[in-house]
Amino acid sequence: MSQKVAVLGTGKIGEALLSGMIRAGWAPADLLVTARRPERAEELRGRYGVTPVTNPEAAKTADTLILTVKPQDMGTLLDELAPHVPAGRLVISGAAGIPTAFFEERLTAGTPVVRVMTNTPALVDEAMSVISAGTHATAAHLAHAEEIFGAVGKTLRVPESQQDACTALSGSGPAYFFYLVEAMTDAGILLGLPRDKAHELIVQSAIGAAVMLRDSGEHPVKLRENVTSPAGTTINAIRELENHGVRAALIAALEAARDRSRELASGNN
Ligand SMILES: NC(=O)C1=CN([C@@H]2O[C@H](COP(=O)(O)OP(=O)(O)OC[C@H]3O[C@@H](n4cnc5c(N)ncnc54)[C@H](OP(=O)(O)O)[C@@H]3O)[C@@H](O)[C@H]2O)C=CC1
Ligand SMILES: O=C(O)[C@@H]1CCC=N1
Repeated sequence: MSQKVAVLGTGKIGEALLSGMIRAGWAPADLLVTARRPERAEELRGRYGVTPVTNPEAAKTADTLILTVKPQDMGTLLDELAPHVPAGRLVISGAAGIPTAFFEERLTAGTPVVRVMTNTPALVDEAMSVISAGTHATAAHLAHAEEIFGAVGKTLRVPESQQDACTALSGSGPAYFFYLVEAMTDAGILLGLPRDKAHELIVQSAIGAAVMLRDSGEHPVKLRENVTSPAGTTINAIRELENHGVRAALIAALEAARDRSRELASGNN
């Protein structure tokens, strides 16, 4: 028997997940989507052959509900859903900050809830998704969540107490790398390179460094030291990064992201 999965609030993350599931072999006929705007629902139907439904229909029909609305919209969505979610439905939240208890308090007693923080590289099947069980989620529920999010990249189980930190590191993580590429491209302009050339050099350097980090098994310090020749160019750049407190800035930035994730916990701020 096929298992139906519904993505509720199919925006950027919901669509990234949906498209990855289809690339990984899920049958579009087993995938339901909900959207706030009818034209968005039709866009998803046209693009993927999935079936748009209302939130209550999704709750009644699908075996697994994946909620991918913004944290601030989660309370409203749950008000709409709660009367229609039968006991035993697996509910997966993809929202930043909101704890599994938030869902457990609003849904039928005993509802299994799994919290997942993924990231936008899901669009290219290179996501990092961290997965935590709520009170009533079993090993089988976690395995099912891993199967779904495994379609778009790596998964890792973490205690829910680490979710806000993971949101700061990997949920928001791609943005920091994009920001770095943007800033380094600006440096290329300052040094007199055309923007498109600077962009190409930086992007390929980023890809090369990322593959080495993933595949070499070497510590990042060793990889960085291999680039840093005595009395060479790199050490002069590193000294400036240290002088400008870039390491401390990154630590403070990720701490701020973690704190904001904690603030989102209520779903209405
Ligand atoms: N963007 C990212 O990098 C990441 C985001 N997340 C989390 O994923 C979630 C979604 O983020 P993102 O995809 O960026 O946001 P989007 O705004 O792109 O997607 C949310 C979608 O939900 C729709 N929506 C809101 N309320 C309802 C409702 N009641 N019924 C049906 N649809 C509804 C919105 O409709 P409308 O278009 O009309 O507003 C929108 O399309 C957030 O909780 C975020 O914390 C997690 C990891 C990474
Ligand atoms: O910025 C945000 O709140 C979301 C969650 C993680 C990445 N984007």
